[in-house]
Amino acid sequence: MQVLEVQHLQKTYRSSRKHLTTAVRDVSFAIAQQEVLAFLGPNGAGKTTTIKMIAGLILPDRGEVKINGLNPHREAQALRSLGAVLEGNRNLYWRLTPIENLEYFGVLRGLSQKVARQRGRDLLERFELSHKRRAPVQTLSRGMQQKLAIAVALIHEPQLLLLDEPTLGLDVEATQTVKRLIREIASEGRAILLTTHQLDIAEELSDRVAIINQGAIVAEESTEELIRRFSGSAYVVELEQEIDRDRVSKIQNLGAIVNEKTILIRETEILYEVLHILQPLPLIRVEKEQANLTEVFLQLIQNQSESPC
Ligand SMILES: Nc1ncnc2c1ncn2[C@@H]1O[C@H](COP(=O)(O)OP(=O)(O)OP(=O)(O)O)[C@@H](O)[C@H]1O
Repeated sequence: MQVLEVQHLQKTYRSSRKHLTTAVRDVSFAIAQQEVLAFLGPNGAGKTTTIKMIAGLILPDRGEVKINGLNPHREAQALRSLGAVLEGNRNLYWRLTPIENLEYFGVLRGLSQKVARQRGRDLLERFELSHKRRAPVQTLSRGMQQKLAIAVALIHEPQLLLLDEPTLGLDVEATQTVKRLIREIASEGRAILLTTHQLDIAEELSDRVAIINQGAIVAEESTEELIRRFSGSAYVVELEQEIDRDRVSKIQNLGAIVNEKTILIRETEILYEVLHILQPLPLIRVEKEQANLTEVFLQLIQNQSESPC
């Protein structure tokens, strides 16, 4: 089931009488339960504007947002299904403690104080923050504040979670923890919209990606398929030691490229012949040449800026 549906969104800002900026021209995508969608794009592409329209903060000029079938601009109860951590961790009160924040936002979201307190305690335990529950938020580390910001966004058990740069500025360990939590939250049945400029994190976490450039979606598909589509069909063979001259010339005669300990095979039908020649030399890896999300992203953005408007 689709939790979020975004259809043909459009938004133009008017900064002065004459000056108009079309931030979002045509944006459509959907996110199903249990899915993490990475919403990616270069600076100024229109991500924040789109997210603000999804969160009901900006009215689109055209198009429609539906959260669990409800339009947040017309039906306020749509926002009950939404949790968001936007612009860092500004959804927290810094002088309050974690449990006070959780209780406060729980009540604000319509929970009774008792339920908010109980859920708050459960979330603190799950996010490994129980030991800090009585410390003012401003004394917590950045990683702890980030975890708390996500916990606060989950207090009313929303179906859709918007996360903007959830791992920015975190150390390796805190990044691992936040990544694990994001996957866990999705597997509970929630839909997650993740925006980040950290493309390695997007690649690791997302089931699908939507790439926006100059206000329009240029790709929207499964992360795995997108990467496969951009990956070559060549194979790379890597050996532990440099290959002797005799083998190098035999392999080159077959049409493969040899560079010290690495062989690039573009004609895949010769792969086993090459491996036969290499026997019994120890191999480190035999792999299909694989693109990554960063390369795919750059190619898509570049192709678009080169194509005529
Ligand atoms: N309130 C505003 N008034 C006028 N123009 C705006 C306003 N907000 C954004 N813009 C313009 O709209 C375009 C898209 O901005 P937006 O913030 O949505 O991009 P973004 O993809 O979130 O960028 P970034 O990755 O840098 O945060 C930009 O050209 C920006 O200057």
